[in-house]
Parts: sequence; structure tokens; C-alpha cells
Amino acid sequence: MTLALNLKQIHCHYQNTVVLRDLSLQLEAGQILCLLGASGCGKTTLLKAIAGLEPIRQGEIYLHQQLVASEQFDMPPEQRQIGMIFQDYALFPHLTVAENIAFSLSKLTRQAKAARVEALLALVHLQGLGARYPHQLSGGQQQRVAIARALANRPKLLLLDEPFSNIDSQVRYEMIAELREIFRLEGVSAVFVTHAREEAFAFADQVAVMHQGRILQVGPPEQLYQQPSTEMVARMLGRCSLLPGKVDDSGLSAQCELGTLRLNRRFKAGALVQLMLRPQHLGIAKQGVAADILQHQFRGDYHLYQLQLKGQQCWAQQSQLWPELALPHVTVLTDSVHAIATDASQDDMALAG
Ligand SMILES: Nc1ncnc2c1ncn2[C@@H]1O[C@H](COP(=O)(O)OP(=O)(O)OP(=O)(O)O)[C@@H](O)[C@H]1O
Repeated sequence: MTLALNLKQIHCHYQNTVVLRDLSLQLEAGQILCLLGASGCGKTTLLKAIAGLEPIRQGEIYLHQQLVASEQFDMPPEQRQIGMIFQDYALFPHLTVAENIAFSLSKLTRQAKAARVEALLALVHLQGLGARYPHQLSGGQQQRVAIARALANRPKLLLLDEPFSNIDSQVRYEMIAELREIFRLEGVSAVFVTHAREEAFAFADQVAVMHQGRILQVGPPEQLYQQPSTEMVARMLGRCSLLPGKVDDSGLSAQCELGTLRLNRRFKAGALVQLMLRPQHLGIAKQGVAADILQHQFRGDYHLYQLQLKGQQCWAQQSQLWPELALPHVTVLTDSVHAIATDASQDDMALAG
């Protein structure tokens, strides 16, 4: 495995405030990593530290096995061969599209420069628009120029800060699909920042969930969504019900208010766990565990219900509206359930690790 980026226990401070703590992270070459977290958790600071715009107090940063930052060493940003795409794209307003893209290609001959610009315009589907100025482009087109400019010098790593926040939500996912294809064609390794989990899921190969300057969990989007290691990660990645349960003697199922549910991995017998059920794991039926409907929302593709069980609340979703007169019961729609150990020492996987 070739690593495009390797962060080893980095710490970052602003004056006396610690913003990144003991943060380690790896990115395989050719992959897209998303830093996902609430406002103020340190995502932009981490991008700046990688780019060389913010010094680190401890730890080491490697780009393709080359040390670029440590406590004693700080390679200047322009030597790191990193491309950056800012939220507002930061295009030069007085330069044409072609001049913006060619801006950092100073080492090439005029002919080679023109050829590279043409190839990049084609890559980002802006053929024929090289002579325009940024203000003559749509937001999406400006973003494509910013991408072409960032890719011009074949950077070792591309950093993107909230790349889709200025893109209309209707075309956002088309843009995400297109960018993934462009990055694949160019063999780009990238780190991007967002606080929108749907963007993280759609764009990233790996998601790192951040909270208060630390990484809580890293993994492929689907794995994180289905198997979060803590309650906080479970909630950060989407709506869910967390029901207290106790693992039975087999270690493979647990009892909770919805009955005995099969677990997706083995736990220590008697362990106390939280059983995590996404809304699509629960449905409403005529039989099951009796519940009251607390609220209902029509979400277009489905109906979302918040339900009160005897002691707990849970979320269920279904395609049909539940008829008002029928008595609702909650039914479990999944074969096995992910559980989070209330006390990590009770978790057999944790013990094995
Ligand atoms: N130049 C600075 N001087 C002092 N504190 C700063 C500076 N820049 C950021 N901070 C603080 O560091 C913390 C992390 O900020 P950062 O911008 O990295 O967060 P973020 O996760 O990117 O947030 P957002 O999603 O809102 O952009 C915040 O508490 C912020 O107030």
C-alpha cells in the first residue's frame, strides 16, 4: 500500500488553545478522504497543517513518504506540491479561465503550457471557455476552473475545503460523481472537508469523523454508517435508535425492549450494550411490540415515524402511511443488529484487539 499522506500524532495550537490533539491518519494513494465533523472541530486547521499554512507543535506529517512537517521542521507550502481548492474557489478575477489554469505552469514552454491547459479544460468539460473571465461563469463552472488550476501541476495531494457548499443542491451529486471520475482519471489523492454527511458518503472512499480536534473513527462510509464504534459516531452519521440491551449467554444475541435480537458480532455474555437501529431497520406493523406514534414526517421517498415504546423511543421508516385507526407495533426488519458496548471492556472484539 502506497501512502499519499501519513499524519503521526500531530498536535496543533492557536496561542495556548489546543485545536488538534494527538491526531493520526493515513490516506492511501489514489483515494479520497473526507474530514467530517461539526463546526469548530478543527477540520480546516488540519487542512492548513497539511498544506503548511499552520505549523504543528508535535508529531510528523509525511507526503508520499517524505517528511514535510515535524516539531523541528516545516517545509514551505510551495514546496509541498499540494493543490488547494478553497470554498470560494479564489480564482483571479482579472485573468481568463485559461490564464487562471496556466498560472502555476511557469516551468513549461508556451506550447506545452497551452497543451496542458487544453487537456485540463477538456477534463473538466469546459472546452471553448478558456477566453472567458470568472465572472462570466456559473458557480459550478468556476469550481471546475478551480479544480483544473489545482490539478495543473499534477500535485501529490489535493485539499478541498467545503467544495460543494456553493453548488446548487440539485446538481451537487452530479458534480460529486463527475469529480470522482476526474480524480480517478488523474490518479489524484485528495482530502476534503465537509459537515454534510451525505456529501461525505457520496464523495469519499474513507471518512474520518472528527470531534474536538480528535479523530473518533475512520473507515469506508458504509462501514462507518453501519458499524460505528461509539454512540457519538452513530448519531453523527445519521438518525438512529439506540436501545439498551444485555447480551445473552451465547454472546451472539441481546435482549432489549424489542425482544431478543441477533448481533452482527460476538460479545461477552452479560455485556451491556446499546443496540443501534437505523430508521430503515424498523417498521410499523399490526404485530410486534406495541408503541405510540409521537410524530410523523412525510419525507418524499418515505414516511418517518418517532415511536414511544414502554421505556424507550425509536425511529422507523416505511413507504406507506400508517392508517390512523390501526394500532401501531414496531417490528425489526434486519437479520442482525450492530451493538455498541456500553463499557468497552465488555466488548470481545475490543478484548481481542
Ligand atoms: N487563527 C485562529 N486563531 C485562534 N483560534 C482559531 C483560529 N482559527 C481557528 N481557530 C479556532 O480553532 C478551532 C477549530 O477551527 P477550524 O476552523 O479548524 O474548525 P472547522 O472544523 O473547520 O470549523 P468550520 O466547519 O466552522 O469551518 C475553533 O474553535 C476556532 O475558533
